[in-house]
Amino acid sequence: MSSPEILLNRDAEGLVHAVAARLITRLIDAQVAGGIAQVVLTGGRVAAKVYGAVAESPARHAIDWRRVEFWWGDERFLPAGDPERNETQARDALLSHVDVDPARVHPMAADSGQGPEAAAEAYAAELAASGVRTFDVLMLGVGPDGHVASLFPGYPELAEQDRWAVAVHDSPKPPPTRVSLTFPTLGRSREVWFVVSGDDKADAVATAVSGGDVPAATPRGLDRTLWLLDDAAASRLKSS
Ligand SMILES: O=C1O[C@H](COP(=O)(O)O)[C@@H](O)[C@H](O)[C@H]1O
Repeated sequence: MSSPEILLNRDAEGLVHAVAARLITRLIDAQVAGGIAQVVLTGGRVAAKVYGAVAESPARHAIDWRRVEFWWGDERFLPAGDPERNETQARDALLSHVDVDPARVHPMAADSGQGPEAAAEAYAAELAASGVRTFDVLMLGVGPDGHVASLFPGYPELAEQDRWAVAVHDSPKPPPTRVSLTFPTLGRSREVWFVVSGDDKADAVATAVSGGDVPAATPRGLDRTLWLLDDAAASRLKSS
């Protein structure tokens, strides 16, 4: 299990471009090492900008996009195509601009009346059937309350140790119904990247990095745990 490393950028724009460049390099390295790069995407505002920056980067052509397998760490349980779905954001910003193999894109199910429990079970089954044991990179946003994926402070899903994915009800952040990977599943990642911008997240970042009582303190990469921050998000970290 790796210790947190802090990587600072002056502002949100610098952060977005630094993470985009790092993601491109990570995917190339993973393909060189293992053939298929396994990436877990997050939702949220910064992530969408990172995906857009990747799509616009000339370096994107160095990736064999048909050999990238896309997973999601969580999903807002909404009908297919809803603009608030993490899947929709990633498709609009990146996946529809590069030559992905549709069979390697694994969104969590949209709300079609089956319920989030069934969606979570289906996702766990899809992950199991894929045979993927470790992810090369897991991207995570962090909420001002310290949530990651859709694992919120005080919620019972934090304690889940057996299931790979769970339904989340009454989320404090809209929409109220979600599906999330659990901590044991998130922990199957070689590299965990927390990508965080803005001073509204600064307290959560400081608490998580110091190992305090927020969900973001838990996920650690098998090889590396990176906190990719702008100066505002890092403003409450104690200098050491
Ligand atoms: O709802 C969600 O929000 C978080 C963070 O989003 P942000 O806009 O504050 O950056 C995100 O990590 C999560 O995947 C998403 O479902």
